[in-house]
Amino acid sequence: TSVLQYWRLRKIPGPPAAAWTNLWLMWQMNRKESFYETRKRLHQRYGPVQRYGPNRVMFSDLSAVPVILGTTNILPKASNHEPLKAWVNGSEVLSFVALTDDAKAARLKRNLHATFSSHGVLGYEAHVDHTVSELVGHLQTAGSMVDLADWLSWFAFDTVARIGFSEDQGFMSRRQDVDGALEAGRRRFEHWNFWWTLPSLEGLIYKNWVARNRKKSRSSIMRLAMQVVERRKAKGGLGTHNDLLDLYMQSAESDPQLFSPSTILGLTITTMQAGAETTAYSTAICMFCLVRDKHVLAKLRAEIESVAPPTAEGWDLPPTAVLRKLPYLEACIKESGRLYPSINIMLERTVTDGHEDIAGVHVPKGTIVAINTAGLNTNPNIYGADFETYRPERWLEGSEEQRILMNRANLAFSAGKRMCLGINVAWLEMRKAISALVMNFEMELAYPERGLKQMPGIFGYAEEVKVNIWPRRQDTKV
Ligand code: HEM
Repeated sequence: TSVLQYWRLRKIPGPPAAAWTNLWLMWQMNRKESFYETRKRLHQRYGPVQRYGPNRVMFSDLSAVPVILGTTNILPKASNHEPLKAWVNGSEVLSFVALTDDAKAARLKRNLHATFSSHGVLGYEAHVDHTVSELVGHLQTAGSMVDLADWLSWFAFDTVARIGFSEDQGFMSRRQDVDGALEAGRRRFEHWNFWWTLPSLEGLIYKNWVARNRKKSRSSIMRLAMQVVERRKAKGGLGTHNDLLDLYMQSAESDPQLFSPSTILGLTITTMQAGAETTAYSTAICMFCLVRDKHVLAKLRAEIESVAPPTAEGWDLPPTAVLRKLPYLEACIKESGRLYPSINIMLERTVTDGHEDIAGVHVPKGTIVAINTAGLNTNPNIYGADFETYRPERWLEGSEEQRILMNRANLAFSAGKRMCLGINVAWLEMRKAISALVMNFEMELAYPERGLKQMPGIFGYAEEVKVNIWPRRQDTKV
């Protein structure tokens, strides 16, 4: 089979070892260099189409996006999501992200769409206001040097717990990971990172009959989700809270087969896993960029002040409807996501009948294909010659055509039918947390010489964002 696989894609350029074995990819994933950098190099060396495994092809060509991450006739998710799946007591616990049944994913999304829409998420704004104000309050007394990477992880977990099931997990108030939930989430990401290139071997080792039938889950997130669902039933169940768990339970009323108890449990887990650390990483990295670049920070503050000036009583966090109208704030977030993406998951799909021509290249049925987001994010034809610089202005200047191009190339939340369900929740949180931090505090990097250290692999979270921090002005509410 190796020779056959090699032969099928022999015309597509790439590292010679990658053409023969997936161990090349596994090795790349587990090196110190970030996989993002590796993909950037592949794009620079081999051009817009690169072979990165015996049966794997990546495109850094924008015209491949609607085919690979399409909205109609979509290519199914490839098996690289398998290591994310979990089994307890003989049944698979649904992970929305890893769900390979696209038809089921579409049905689930149809039921949840209105609540996760840009208008729908405003129903949860009060939860976010609560945790943002808690974050600001805690940072007043947290000391003169804080690690924003930690604080934003605690903030994001407390927020997702409120939106998800109206329960405060107290990460911020305890200033620590509670019951090892963050650690467990990271370990799960690390497991995925290590094994996604060899999902069959992972299945053999971790999803064999004995492992599948284990009675108890060792994951604290799963334990928490189970307790949350039980507590909700005890508290009267449906209609008692304004949160996602209530939405999932309401959906079960109209479609009990689709929203089975195990699906509700799986959705609760997914909300925590897909929604907490991802938002935390992106917010922390954006804060790093803002604190590092005083001009950008000053410009952002001026924009926020133009709609929400501090008063004699202090500074009040404006509603999202107001923050959404701030183009520079949006550009600051998009630009940090472009330059330092925190989610580097390969959005792999499998080529099916009738889709063998992608961006002018013939790719046989069964091949795993993906978009090389590193190649897109660093393409000078899309982002300009200074693409290595953090410059939010690029998202606002230039022709309409250029801006459309940049937005199409921005795959921070993926694209098409399987794009991030929580994108509007994430934007709501990021806009609010970043505005509150920059308006309430003065900050400087505690160790500017260290730069931004992102973890290698598919999750490029910031190892630390240590800042010296103090209240901005006496007349602001801090
Ligand atoms: C800045 C924060 C976030 C980023 C960058 C992000 C990014 C992504 C990406 C790239 C995917 C596609 C993953 C894949 O196909 O392998 C995804 C899927 C998903 N995300 Fe997010 N996400 C964020 C926040 C959230 C939040 C807050 C929630 C929920 C509250 C959420 C829920 C989901 C779900 C359910 C999926 C699976 C959708 C599907 O498979 O159809 N995400 N996200």
